[in-house]
Amino acid sequence: GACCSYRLRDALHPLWQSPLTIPGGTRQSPINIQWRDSVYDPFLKPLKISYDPTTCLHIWNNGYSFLVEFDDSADRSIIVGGPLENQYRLKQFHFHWGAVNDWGSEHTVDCKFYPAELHLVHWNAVEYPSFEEAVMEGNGLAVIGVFLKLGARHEGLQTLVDALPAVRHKDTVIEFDVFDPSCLLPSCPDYWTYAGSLTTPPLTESVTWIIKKRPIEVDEDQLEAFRTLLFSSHGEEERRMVDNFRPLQPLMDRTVRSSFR
Ligand SMILES: CC[C@H](C)CCC(=O)Nc1ccc(S(N)(=O)=O)cc1
Ligand SMILES: [Zn+2]
Repeated sequence: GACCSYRLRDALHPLWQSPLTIPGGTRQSPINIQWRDSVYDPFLKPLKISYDPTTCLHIWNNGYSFLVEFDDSADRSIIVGGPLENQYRLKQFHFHWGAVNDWGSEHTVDCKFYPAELHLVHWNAVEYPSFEEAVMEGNGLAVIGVFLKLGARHEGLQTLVDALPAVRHKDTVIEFDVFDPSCLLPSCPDYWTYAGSLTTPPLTESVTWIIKKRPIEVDEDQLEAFRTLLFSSHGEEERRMVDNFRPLQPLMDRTVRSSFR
């Protein structure tokens, strides 16, 4: 492959104790986005994002990452347009990061890792009755990926960072009642899009990925705060939550489209 061999892909990965690519998987994520191989699609619409900050519910550590979850019982925080046929409801967002700044993102661009990656997870409530059902359908989910790069302190992220000590251990949760995730999006509208999968079990091939071209900037202290979280529960031997990203998966018979020339 472009920047790594996939032989290892079929090996067991310590984090998930399950085959990295599901048998017969043809659209697994994450992937390397080779900029020059992406195809500009003039028919791609602008992505329209409207989040209601009061739909925010809580932050919790699920043992893979920390998640900020939203009330998705109505169409109050939604995305529409872009590559999507329907509107999708925001369910949660979370991050993936490295032990050091040299890696941490799940997707790469021209084989370059970013130190972290944000995923905003949405589901197709037009066609499916629940998130759990949408997870099993080819057009069930839409995940916006935003790269984080080392730079200026991000004031919007800081409110999340300040809450992290309260969710240090797996299965801890705190109430978090107002947060506007649009503050975590870059102002540039450009994105790549491709058909992929969840990057943690159940690894279902149900995700339309929308990867923003431009990263947001966060500072070293904010990345370090992510690294103070634990995979382990209270009372267990402490295991630092770092390197919670899945290895790159083969592109196979897929084209990455760009919304920009
Ligand atoms: C029974 C299935 C369960 C309900 C699914 C729970 C869930 O939300 N999983 C999930 C979500 C997003 C990603 S990612 N990293 O954005 O690809 C990975 C896994
Ligand atoms: Zn993710």
